[in-house]
Amino acid sequence: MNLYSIENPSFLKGKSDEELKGLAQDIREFLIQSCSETGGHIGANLGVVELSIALHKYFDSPADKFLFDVGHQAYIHKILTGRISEFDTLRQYKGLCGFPKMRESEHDVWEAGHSSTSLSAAMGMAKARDIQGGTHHIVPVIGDGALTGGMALEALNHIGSDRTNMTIILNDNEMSIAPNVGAMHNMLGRMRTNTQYNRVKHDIEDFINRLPQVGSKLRDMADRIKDSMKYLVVNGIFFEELGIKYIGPVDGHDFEDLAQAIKSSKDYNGPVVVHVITKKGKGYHPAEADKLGKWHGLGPYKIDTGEVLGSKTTPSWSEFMSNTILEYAKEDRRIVALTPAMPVGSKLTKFQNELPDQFFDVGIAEQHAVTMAGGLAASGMRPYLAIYSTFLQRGYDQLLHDVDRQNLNVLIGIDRSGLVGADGETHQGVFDISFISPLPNIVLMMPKDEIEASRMIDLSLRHEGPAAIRYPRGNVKGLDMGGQREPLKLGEWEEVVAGDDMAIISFGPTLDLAIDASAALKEAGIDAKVINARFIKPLDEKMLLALGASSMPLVTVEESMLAGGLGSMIASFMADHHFTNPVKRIGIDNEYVEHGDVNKLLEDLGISTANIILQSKTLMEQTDEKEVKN
Ligand SMILES: Cc1ncc(C[n+]2csc(CCOP(=O)(O)OP(=O)(O)O)c2C)c(N)n1
Ligand SMILES: CC(=O)[C@@H](O)[C@H](O)COP(=O)(O)O
Ligand SMILES: [Mg+2]
Repeated sequence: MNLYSIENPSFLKGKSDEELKGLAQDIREFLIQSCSETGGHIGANLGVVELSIALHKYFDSPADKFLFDVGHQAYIHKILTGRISEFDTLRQYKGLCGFPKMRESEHDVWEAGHSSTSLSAAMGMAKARDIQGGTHHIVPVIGDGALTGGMALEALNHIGSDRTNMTIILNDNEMSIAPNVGAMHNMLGRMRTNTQYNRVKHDIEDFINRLPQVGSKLRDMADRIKDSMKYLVVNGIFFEELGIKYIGPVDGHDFEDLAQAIKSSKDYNGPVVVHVITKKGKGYHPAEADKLGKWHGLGPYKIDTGEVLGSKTTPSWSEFMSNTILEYAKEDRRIVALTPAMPVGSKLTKFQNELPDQFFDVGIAEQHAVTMAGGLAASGMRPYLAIYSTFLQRGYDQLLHDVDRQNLNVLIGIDRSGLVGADGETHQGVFDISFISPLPNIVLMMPKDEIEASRMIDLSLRHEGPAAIRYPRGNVKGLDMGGQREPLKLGEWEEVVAGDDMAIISFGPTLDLAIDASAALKEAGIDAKVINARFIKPLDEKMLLALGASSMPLVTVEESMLAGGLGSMIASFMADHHFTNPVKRIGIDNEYVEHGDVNKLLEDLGISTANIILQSKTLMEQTDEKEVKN
């Protein structure tokens, strides 16, 4: 089939199962080829080809609402809704988003990126429908991994009690990014394999239906037998006891099985969960065979060998941080590592293999991870929680209420801090400074390189109280880690370039931009110093008081939100101390940053050497003019 002729899903209505199989094959071939060039979440999408086709065949989007949990598995949905021609721009600057995006299509009725939100949103849409007198279907599609997220369980609790109509598609491929973990996963495993209950239940129903004259007493007895059967086998009991009808397990690659299950779900009056069994990566051997999560989502690759292109020469920041912590943990059993379902992304698999008793993958459960770390620390342990900046947002109250307020010895490695690029606005790590800066106890740091990072880890593991080291998506500089290193002094910044006319203050990756800008400014006759504000919290008040006394203009630079960021904290400090230093803040001003190449995004945001130079010159001119006037 010419996939490029697809404008909307209506063409599916008349298709036979044989034709649908051909379509599935064409889509798989397209996805494998296209993602080999652009990268993307190929594994997750190859697993839901038949499922996505069946959903669009038997439901009527956009009248019926599809909500894709996480949303990384919506590529087929996008193809069937007429967007295939944009796939060459997938996850690129101003290109097709890797997740559902309302502005792209009327079929994208809910955006995601963070896990476990689909059921709550679906409940909202279902109740809106009920109040408005609608009759359309609400169809959240949630994976077995996303089902371990607390929000999903909160929603199930409500959906089951309310009994509103909803078809929950549970896409169970036994994988999160890595193999799925936890009791929910084990329970689903039993459901996957146990068809006994369904067979017997169908037999009883069949028997009852064949005896139209049977008296109500016999029917009641048969119903009681059927209901008691539930307690003899596991199948679906978890959902059924919540008030949600269970249909499954269903072969997620068999159109006949899918059709029967979806039709049954549509006919049922009340909430239904359709337990669909799929294979992540289906149809592409390297992805199908993947047990580690490499093919969940990745960059461009060679189709014939599965080799990922563009591998870097130095370790990733995640690898550096996790391996450094591992060395400390080998010497000190108090040090344990936690990850909320990201052992691969956080490069903790080495730690997991070498110190399994000191490692916890808690599933997609950031709230639980943060507070569990608090519990560990309250019991004398030294937990290291590796967590993406964007996903730490999910555990904010736990960070505030449980860890910081009790001043517990938790070390957080805030991974993917700053712009992440391809995943876009739901994943940029640019809010953590703003939501951590108000917390009274936690120390918040960002190293300029891996040597400084190792000094920060050393300080954190000796420090009494919570600490967080933020680091970017990407790779370390590859510096020589040999030799003795002075312990860092808590809260002490570093003057990396001297200068008397003005100061540029930055930290982490943008410190290099500041150093380059300073060199250009010196050539233009402006003697700009550069300060490494490696402690975002606490501020180096001694250095700020000296800067205040000098009244020199200040330019702050951060790959983070301006509101609540370092620049704002410095500007407030100057104002509170009645200093007159003019301050110009460079950072992200009140917007969500979409997907694209990080360098392009930084340029758009003015987080660049050129803009630091421009803003510095402007500030100096304004200062000079003011001095002339005075
Ligand atoms: C709150 C949150 N935590 C972690 C992630 C990272 N993440 C993206 S997809 C995924 C696994 C999802 O597993 P599942 O729901 O089973 O979907 P599958 O990829 O198997 O189709 C994880 C952990 C996220 N997107 N959101
Ligand atoms: C969809 C999702 O949330 C994850 O797959 C995320 O895209 C991983 O990001 P990294 O590629 O930075 O590990
Ligand atoms: Mg899964």
